[in-house]
Amino acid sequence: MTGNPANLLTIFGATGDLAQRMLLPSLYGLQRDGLLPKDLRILGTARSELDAQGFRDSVAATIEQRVAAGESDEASIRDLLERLDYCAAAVDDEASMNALADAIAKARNGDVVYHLSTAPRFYAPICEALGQRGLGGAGTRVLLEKPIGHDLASSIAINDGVTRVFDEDRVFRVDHYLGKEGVQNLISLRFGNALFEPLWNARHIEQVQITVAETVGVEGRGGYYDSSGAMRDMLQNHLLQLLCLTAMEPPAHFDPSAVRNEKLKVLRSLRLIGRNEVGSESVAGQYTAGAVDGVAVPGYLSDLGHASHTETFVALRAHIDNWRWSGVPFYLRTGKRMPRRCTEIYLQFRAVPHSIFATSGVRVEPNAMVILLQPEERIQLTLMHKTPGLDRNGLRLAQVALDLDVDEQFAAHRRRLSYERLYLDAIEGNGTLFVRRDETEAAWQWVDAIFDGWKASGSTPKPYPAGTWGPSSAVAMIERHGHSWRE
Ligand SMILES: NC(=O)C1=CN([C@@H]2O[C@H](COP(=O)(O)OP(=O)(O)OC[C@H]3O[C@@H](n4cnc5c(N)ncnc54)[C@H](OP(=O)(O)O)[C@@H]3O)[C@@H](O)[C@H]2O)C=CC1
Ligand SMILES: O=C1O[C@H](COP(=O)(O)O)[C@@H](O)[C@H](O)[C@H]1O
Repeated sequence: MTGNPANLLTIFGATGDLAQRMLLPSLYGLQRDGLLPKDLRILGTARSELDAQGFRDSVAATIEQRVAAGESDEASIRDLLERLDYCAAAVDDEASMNALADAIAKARNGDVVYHLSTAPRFYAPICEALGQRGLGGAGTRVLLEKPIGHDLASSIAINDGVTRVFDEDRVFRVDHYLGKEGVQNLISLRFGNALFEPLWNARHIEQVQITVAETVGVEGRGGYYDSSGAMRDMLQNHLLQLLCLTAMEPPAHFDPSAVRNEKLKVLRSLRLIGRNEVGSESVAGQYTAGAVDGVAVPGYLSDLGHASHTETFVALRAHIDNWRWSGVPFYLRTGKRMPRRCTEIYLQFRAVPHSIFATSGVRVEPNAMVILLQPEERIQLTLMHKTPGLDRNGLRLAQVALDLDVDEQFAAHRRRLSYERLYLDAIEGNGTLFVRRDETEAAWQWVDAIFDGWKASGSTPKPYPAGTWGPSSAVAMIERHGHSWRE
């Protein structure tokens, strides 16, 4: 643990999209279940000229709008609003930052968590401003949203600026996927069961696929997204974190150092996809007009309103060069405007070494494990099973699934928003589910090589109609290696 439980949470960017959609509803969820520390105050800040009452009114409206009807409770909303204050401040305006510093000093009565939910270019200036005003010392922690920069160099510059004020163990880099129940369950599944570990390696696993497919487009965030793209927005962080949790060695403890050391080893074992490999090992795509769920949607360029070569889809064939995973391809893909929302990890085991059913023409499919994280949580293990009956020519086999419906199994438990877990941990000072500097920089280093390769080849994203699984070259890429995407 770093420090003591915080009694002040200061949210920079408190009027922004993330705050409205995720942060404030999560704080409400914690309030409703009595999980916020009794004395916690929450100070919102942004440039918008609101007074405390104006901010509270906007938060009340957000919660009414965002929280499901059955979960909205007037007393809890009122209790949450009572914790809230607001101070308008622009990062580059001395006077308003002084006023904010006064408000923080006044509200502070112990540890402070600063959540920087702004564009990343403000992270270092905000930390510097806090440091100059004596608000960055012991007992303070800072949460940074992803992506940290747009490449290795810019991420180093941001991390340098932040750590000049906050020591690394007081920097909590958010990857909201780590706050998801299903993602944390990956750790439980792998290390809370003895069953899987002996099979979890190249000897038994043929291929792994990690898919994060979204049906949405850029949703009014085109300005940000166009400077980012699928690789920086999703792959550099969320998909690589899923890859790390799937592939890492067992940590000795469930604590920040042990878990993050193991994730880092995976990132550092990723084989470089450089100029010579990008053509065969990666595909970038951009959606054109099409239909998702039967509804016609415009293409990316129409969503954006101008020309662009930003990728809205990326697929890669990655390798982890270590003993456990030598020779096992990890296929990663993510995209917007896919046919359905789906986040899943698929592990295909090796085929039986010899089929005793071959002479009767029975095909024995390899076993597979599917860990579905979104939109529902499910774990399936596919097996070959005898089809009941009295077949003359031997046995008939069918592929069936042991199918755990996690939502049904734990129907009595409320599914938490990612930021509920992450806020509680940050308030407590537990960094296990946050990303360390060396992880984010190792991820950028790997991703930068791919960008370099794309740039050197002069290739541009391949078009794919909205509502499809990406460009046909993504299918060709995996099929060249004798595999196919799970759909
Ligand atoms: N939205 C999302 O789904 C996700 C976002 N993120 C990350 O979260 C962060 C915030 O994203 P998002 O909420 O979408 O961004 P928005 O653009 O919606 O919000 C930005 C916030 O910063 C404030 N702001 C802008 N300029 C200044 C300034 N000069 N001084 C002080 N405050 C300023 C804005 O308020 P005002 O205009 O009033 O100043 C607003 O509250 C980003 O780093 C993003 O990458 C990460 C995951 C998902
Ligand atoms: O970080 C981001 O994640 C969302 C997808 O998150 P999910 O929890 O809905 O899976 C994505 O839409 C957004 O572009 C990205 O910035």
